[in-house]
Amino acid sequence: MIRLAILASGSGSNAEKIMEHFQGSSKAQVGLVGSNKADAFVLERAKKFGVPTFTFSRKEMDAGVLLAKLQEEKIDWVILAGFLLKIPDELIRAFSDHMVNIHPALLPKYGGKGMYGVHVHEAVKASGDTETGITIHLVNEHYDEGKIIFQAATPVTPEDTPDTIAQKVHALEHRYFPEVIESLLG
Ligand SMILES: Nc1nc2c(c(=O)[nH]1)N[C@@H](CN(C=O)c1ccc(C(=O)N[C@@H](CCC(=O)O)C(=O)O)cc1)CN2
Ligand SMILES: NCC(=O)N[C@@H]1O[C@H](COP(=O)([O-])[O-])[C@@H](O)[C@H]1O
Repeated sequence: MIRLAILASGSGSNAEKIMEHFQGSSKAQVGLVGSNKADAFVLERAKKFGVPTFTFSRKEMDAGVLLAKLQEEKIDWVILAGFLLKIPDELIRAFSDHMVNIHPALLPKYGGKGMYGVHVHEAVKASGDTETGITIHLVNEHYDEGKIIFQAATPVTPEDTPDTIAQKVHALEHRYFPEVIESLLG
């Protein structure tokens, strides 16, 4: 059984879709949900699915505490689903080509430091672009520069707001992220 860990910093709607997708699977299971925010709603969503949770600070992550927990739990893949801290190089190396992230835009546009959540959709709106979308990529030591695995697009109209853009992007994420993860597991 392949074991997945999901890292998230906020609401966790993507984490919920992933837990839903693998519930009862004979191929993989979500073995841990981790967050750097003790009050993140993703932790409540994990409890609903009976998935163990783990909270940690940036300092603890950088000191190796998260890596030790992932190894203790025999995690095979790490899924970043709205996780807002920079993953340290040691953790990247430990999960080389076994750590994926979802970004709410069509990289390489609108990526990098500061580009998370609604900030991304505000930048897309301000640009006048007529489309946006999602990117699922392997994680390397730089924000949003890992190998792109999957992208999907959706139109942006002049009537769209950052919030309506976010709704369209979330719909794509929920539709594709669980299946793309499964396709990576071999
Ligand atoms: N080593 C890597 N770590 C992370 C990556 C990555 O590709 N390589 N992806 C991010 C997820 N992400 C975009 O998809 C992203 C998340 C957060 C930020 C950002 O600017 N964060 C702020 C801090 C925000 C906070 O503390 O609440 C910052 O660094 O100043 C950019 C991109 C996850 N980790
Ligand atoms: N750059 C990272 C980033 O912005 N990630 C984004 O955070 C949201 C988390 O939503 P969720 O907590 O409901 O899954 C998602 O839209 C994800 O693409």
